[in-house]
Amino acid sequence: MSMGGAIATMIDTVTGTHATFLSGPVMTANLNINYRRPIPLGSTVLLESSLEKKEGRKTFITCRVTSTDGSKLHTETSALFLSITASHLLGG
Ligand SMILES: CCCCCCCCCCCC(=O)SCCNC(=O)CCNC(=O)[C@H](O)C(C)(C)COP(=O)(O)OP(=O)(O)OC[C@H]1O[C@@H](n2cnc3c(N)ncnc32)[C@H](O)[C@@H]1OP(=O)(O)O
Repeated sequence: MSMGGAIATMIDTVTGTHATFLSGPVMTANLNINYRRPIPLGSTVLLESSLEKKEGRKTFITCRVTSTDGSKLHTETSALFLSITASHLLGG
């Protein structure tokens, strides 16, 4: 079975890239993952990322991980990304 942290990394990467394309530079503020069914090691899965809403600096994204035919739901996620400036990355 795939480790939860490895699954979280896939989800953070896909939803973070999605948020970046929509909103520019962002950081993950919240990642809420419900693990519904285990992902067998070596299996291929589908990640579907959707914009829920944008409110000011906040970009809310949802993401489902399913089997490739969509019949089996592995995880459901809601994520919040905050737009940042370069100075935030430098600790300002
Ligand atoms: C092209 C290929 C690219 C490829 C791109 C690849 C993308 C990969 C993306 C991965 C990104 C990461 O994993 S980043 C690494 C993991 N994340 C982190 O280390 C983030 C650590 N946290 C922080 O730096 C900070 O807390 C921030 C930036 C998230 C927010 O700080 P801030 O900017 O000072 O904002 P702050 O004033 O606190 O909050 C602003 C508003 O957001 C709300 N808010 C803040 N945090 C939360 C929260 N966790 N849950 C709910 N709400 C929150 C506040 O209530 C407030 O609402 P209101 O009062 O205004 O309504």
